[in-house]
Amino acid sequence: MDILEKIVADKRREVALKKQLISTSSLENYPLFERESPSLSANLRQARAGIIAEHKRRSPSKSVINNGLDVYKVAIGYQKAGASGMSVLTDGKYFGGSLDDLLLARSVVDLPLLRKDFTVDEYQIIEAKAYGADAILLIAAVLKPAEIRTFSELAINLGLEVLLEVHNLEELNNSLVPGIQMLGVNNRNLKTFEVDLETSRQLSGHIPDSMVKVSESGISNTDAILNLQGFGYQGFLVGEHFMKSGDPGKSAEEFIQNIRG
Ligand SMILES: O=P(O)(O)OC[C@@H](O)[C@@H](O)c1c[nH]c2ccccc12
Repeated sequence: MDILEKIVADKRREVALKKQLISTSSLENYPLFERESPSLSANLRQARAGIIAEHKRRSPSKSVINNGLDVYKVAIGYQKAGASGMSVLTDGKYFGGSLDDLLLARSVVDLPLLRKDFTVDEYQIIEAKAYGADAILLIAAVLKPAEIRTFSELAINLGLEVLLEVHNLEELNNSLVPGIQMLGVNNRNLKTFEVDLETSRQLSGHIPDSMVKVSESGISNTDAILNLQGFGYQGFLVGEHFMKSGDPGKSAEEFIQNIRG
């Protein structure tokens, strides 16, 4: 079993249990369920530097990145820095996140929020909406094409945007569904943790023009952004580089100012 298979197996167990604790109909009655979501994809298109700044305490590849921060302070810092959106890891076991992190971020910023998790069930999409997300992540490596279709339809019906994540051409060609707003190329192979920005460059020409192109992972300097912009990327998901600094908001601010020149 590779790490991705392990994460997904644990996630299925977690979701099965949660379903017994809180029904989808009660999630649909949460006050945030009625909230109108701002558009992450529109923000990325308009930005000079479309940064999606991530809150990530730890990861299977790096273990602890930064455990000592308050998510709401990080969210305020990212918004002030001029990020186009914020990604909040909500997986507990492998990334040290939670739905409470999403809620806390939601309580302090208007910035579009991406719920970053391993979506394996429609339940998690309803949950994302109930906890204040504006967009969800669907990972092609863990879903069948039919699931990508039904999950993205549900998300879009709820007013959530979808970031579809791929790592190679086969995943890209097999998982495109009309209506999905953003295509993320993960430069990190989730099975081996190897990171190579070349992945984004190689796949860029195969992404339909209707989708906002997002490059994810391993981005630690603004030269990389300028280079990827040349390949048509408008969104950049940056986690570790900001989180490992003592002040992620300040780190994001310097980064974004540097791109704006
Ligand atoms: O910390 P980095 O290397 O800047 O990467 C951020 C983000 O791309 C990464 O956390 C990520 C991309 N896809 C994922 C899927 C699940 C969990 C995490 C991720």
